[in-house]
Amino acid sequence: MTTTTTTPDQGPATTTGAVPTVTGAFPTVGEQLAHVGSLVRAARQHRGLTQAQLAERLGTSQSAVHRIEQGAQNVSFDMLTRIGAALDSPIVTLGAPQHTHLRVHGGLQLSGRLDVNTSKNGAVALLCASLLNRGTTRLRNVARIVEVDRIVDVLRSIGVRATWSTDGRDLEIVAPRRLDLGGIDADAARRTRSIIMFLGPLLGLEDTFELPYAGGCDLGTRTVEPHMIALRPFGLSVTATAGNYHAVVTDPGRRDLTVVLTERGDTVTENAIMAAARRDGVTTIRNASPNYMVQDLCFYLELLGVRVDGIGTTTLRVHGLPEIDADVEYSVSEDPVEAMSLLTAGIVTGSEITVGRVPIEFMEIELATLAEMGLRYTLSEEYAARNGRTRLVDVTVHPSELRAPIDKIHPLPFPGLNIDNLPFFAVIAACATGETLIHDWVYEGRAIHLTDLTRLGADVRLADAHRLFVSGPTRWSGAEVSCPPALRPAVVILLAMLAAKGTSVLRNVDIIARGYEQLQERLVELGAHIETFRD
Ligand SMILES: CC(=O)N[C@H]1[C@@H](OP(=O)(O)OP(=O)(O)OC[C@H]2O[C@@H](n3ccc(=O)[nH]c3=O)[C@H](O)[C@@H]2O)O[C@H](CO)[C@@H](O)[C@@H]1O
Ligand SMILES: C=C(OP(=O)(O)O)C(=O)O
Repeated sequence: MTTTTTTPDQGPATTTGAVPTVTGAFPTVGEQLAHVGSLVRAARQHRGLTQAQLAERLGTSQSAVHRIEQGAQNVSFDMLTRIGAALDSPIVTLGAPQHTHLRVHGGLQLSGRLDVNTSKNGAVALLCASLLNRGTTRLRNVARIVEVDRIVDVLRSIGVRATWSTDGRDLEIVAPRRLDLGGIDADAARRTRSIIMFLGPLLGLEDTFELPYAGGCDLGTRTVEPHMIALRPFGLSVTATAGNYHAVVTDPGRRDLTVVLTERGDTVTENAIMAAARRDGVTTIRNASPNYMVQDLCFYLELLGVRVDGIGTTTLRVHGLPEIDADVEYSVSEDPVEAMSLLTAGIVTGSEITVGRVPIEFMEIELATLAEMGLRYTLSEEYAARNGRTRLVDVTVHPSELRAPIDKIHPLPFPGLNIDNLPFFAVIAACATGETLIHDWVYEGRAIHLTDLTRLGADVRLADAHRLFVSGPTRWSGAEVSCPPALRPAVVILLAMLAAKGTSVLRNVDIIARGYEQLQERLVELGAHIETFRD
């Protein structure tokens, strides 16, 4: 693997803003370019990125970034917007903040093949777990999504060296002997819920530390109490004040521990596993989630020399190592939720498309449910993912007459219908004949966002915040909709727009980049007509 070799050149924190008003003569083009260049440089340094790292995020060369910062290159508005997105900070603001919108010309059949990318949830767990390793971790095929960028920003801010390969696919991570937790990028941390997964690795490294509160999508209240309960047996106690968790760690006084999780949650399981990994002893974790991201984490830990018994089951035994120092390379596994998203694009447009590299163990119940709804699909032979462990297939969906299922559709912790795949059944049910009950018992607020489907002609009624009745088939019609502030519902509305004849506009779609890499561009590869525009 070739990697860029530069290290972050930290500079003074400077804020970005509008191109300044200049008194006297109107500034020349050269003066304006120089000013824009200095804004880009300041925003980049504020993020702790090198020119090479920003260039990677933009898909351009380091010398191009250098010229922009010197004011020696004309910069298009499009490029400025991309720089703003890459740095999570708008460079030029004229009036209201700039957002990205999509114009969708729907009602077209799609065709062709798309491969599933690696998962957001696996990547963030592995990034947090890399804190456990003194050696070099190479994560291969990491999804280039905003959620990953945020955790990478947080890691860099505490002194971790995180370097993208020149092709931008692999990430090399080396944690320092001593983390600089005082320097943590609280802004990036507060934008992601995954920051909560720093607790597990950190409690084996520090006696006291502080972390900013976890944030994330608007899905209603999401408690972190199960994490506190799970980590208490490891000696962690946490108080929360003034936007921060204050953590104190004491020795639990026993070598071997048994931890019983009160919820079979994914990140809570990952936290318990990471806390167990650096202990000199065996930790038994009961009611563990066996879901895909947890498996990714366990496969990585095994490479580090940490034995984990029971991977893929609800009882894990983690044989911890007090010192972990290994140079390892791990390929993140494919994302079942992206698989579901892409398959839904084919299903709701009545198309024949092939979705390659589907992690079938994590899609079986979804496909069985779709078969009950009349979906015709074919599966290829199984083959191994790059991690050598996850089983993949290619799934081809064929145009089908869909009918509502007799029973309600509801999610469960794995093995069950994936909670993050449930929203896609709303748009699929809207294409089916009859009434479907979708029961999202999990999130307090996610189902509510799906009522935006009515804007496109669907008959979607909330019985309460958790139960959604969807009656179809829908005569879809184009409409303008503001993107819901939640990742999966946002994609569901976009996919409904692909089904709707005529032109639709989805406003402010920035949230989609949190979990999907170039989704609209990849849908265009299948024949979708989607244009991106800005205010
Ligand atoms: C980074 C990451 O990996 N995120 C995933 C992870 O988030 P994460 O692990 O953070 O999920 P939460 O802990 O927020 O759990 C999601 C919801 O499920 C409820 N719950 C969960 C398990 C259980 O046995 N009982 C129960 O009631 C929780 O109270 C909460 O309301 O898991 C969620 C549920 O699969 C997924 O939507 C997220 O994409
Ligand atoms: C809810 C989700 O993720 P997160 O835990 O990152 O908010 C999701 O991926 O749909």
